Amino acid sequence: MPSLQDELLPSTPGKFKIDHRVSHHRQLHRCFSSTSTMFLWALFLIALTASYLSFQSFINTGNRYFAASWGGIQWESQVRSSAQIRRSGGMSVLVTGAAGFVGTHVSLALKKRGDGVVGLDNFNNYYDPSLKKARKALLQNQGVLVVEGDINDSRLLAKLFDVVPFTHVMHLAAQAGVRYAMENPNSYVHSNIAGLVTLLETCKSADPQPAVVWASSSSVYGLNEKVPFSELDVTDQPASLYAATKKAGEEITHTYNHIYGLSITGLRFFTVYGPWGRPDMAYFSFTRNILQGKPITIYRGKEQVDLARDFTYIDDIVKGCVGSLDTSGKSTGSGGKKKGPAPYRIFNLGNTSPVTVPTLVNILEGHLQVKAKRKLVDMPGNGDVPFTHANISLARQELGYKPTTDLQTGLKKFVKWYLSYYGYHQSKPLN
Ligand SMILES: O=C(O)[C@H]1O[C@H](OP(=O)(O)OP(=O)(O)OC[C@H]2O[C@@H](n3ccc(=O)[nH]c3=O)[C@H](O)[C@@H]2O)[C@H](O)[C@@H](O)[C@H]1O
Repeated sequence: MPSLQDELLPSTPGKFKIDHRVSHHRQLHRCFSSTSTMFLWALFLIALTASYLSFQSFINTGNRYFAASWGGIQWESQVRSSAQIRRSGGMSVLVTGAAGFVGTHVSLALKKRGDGVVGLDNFNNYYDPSLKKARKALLQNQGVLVVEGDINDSRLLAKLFDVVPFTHVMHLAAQAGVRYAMENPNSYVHSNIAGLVTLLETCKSADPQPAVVWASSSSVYGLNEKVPFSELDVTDQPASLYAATKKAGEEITHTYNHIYGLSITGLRFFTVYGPWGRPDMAYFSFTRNILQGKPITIYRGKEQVDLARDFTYIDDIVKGCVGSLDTSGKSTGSGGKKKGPAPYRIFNLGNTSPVTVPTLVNILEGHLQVKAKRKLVDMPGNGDVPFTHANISLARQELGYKPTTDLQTGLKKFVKWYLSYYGYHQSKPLN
């Protein structure tokens, strides 16, 4: 009876006597040949994967190189021209977040008085990027170039400093919004921590080092109850991750001042509002909903107490920013080394007269001549604080900061802009 082995081998009936040693040898040979085939296949697959990966990396590098919105002789000359100073004693300022609300206004003010301004903005989609593009167009009309790029891009930052020896950096790029931090915490770390450090690294290495003025926030006062809030108060009770990243920014900038001699001014903005504002903010989204006949949600604090904010009009904030740039003093370091002490300052930029949220809604109703559909709800535990109120004595003393626009007047200007920007036709003049 043929063995199973015999059956499996090719048979040449009657002619061929199977030698088991040969069979064993053949088996071994088969085994080896299938191993070597597998080996070859494995080699082939490895080679294929490697060439795919290197092709991908080539494509990525190529894309970065070819599709980058910056670089090249023409781009450099645009940057230089935008940074050109047109008044004696003027400054050349890199404005980060230039297509943002405050960034646009500050850039326009600086350009208007003859300073050189180059903007930087990543045009992210935290809110409608078309509004940012419209602000960019506005700036372009006034000769301000806004470079599209992220503050985390150290190559781009180094290039900008290579092309222009900026005297000042107005750092306004940030992930804003108090409540959004619960939805997307990493975006706050990305912009407000990592991006800030990348920017400061560039500034400390630049020669000459620029003076840095940057946007902190009233939210660093967190759950503090002593009012008005003073720069001398302890700020160690943030109520949101946003606030925590801004507080961290104050500490981070302090180390760069201490180690590298960078001149630093941190500005604690108090709920800034006005034309070209941020659609995620209450005054803006309330206006939109009121006009569209949709309900608005008004938060209320403990025991049904109304929330209040020290709403500050954009033109006042711009004056505070420009005053800070003008008085910043010089950074002292060079080649990444500190040569002596440099100024480190923090200022409140508020309005000093808090207004409750229901009063804000009353004012909007008056200007829009439409009744709001109010929905009152208890303040959710999402990072909000019950009130803010700035003590501005220090800013008044050091910067000559003096806010002049009350909420009634400022919202009238905002509503006028809103109606015209979004194409509403006014039948009657604003109240
Ligand atoms: O000073 C700051 O440092 C911050 O100011 C701003 O934060 P806030 O003061 O929270 O402004 P904003 O959202 O307009 O809410 C205003 C009021 O309306 C209430 N509010 C809000 C939304 C809503 O649907 N209902 C409501 O009652 C709400 O409870 C609050 O009482 C900036 O967004 C922030 O980026 C940062 O710069």
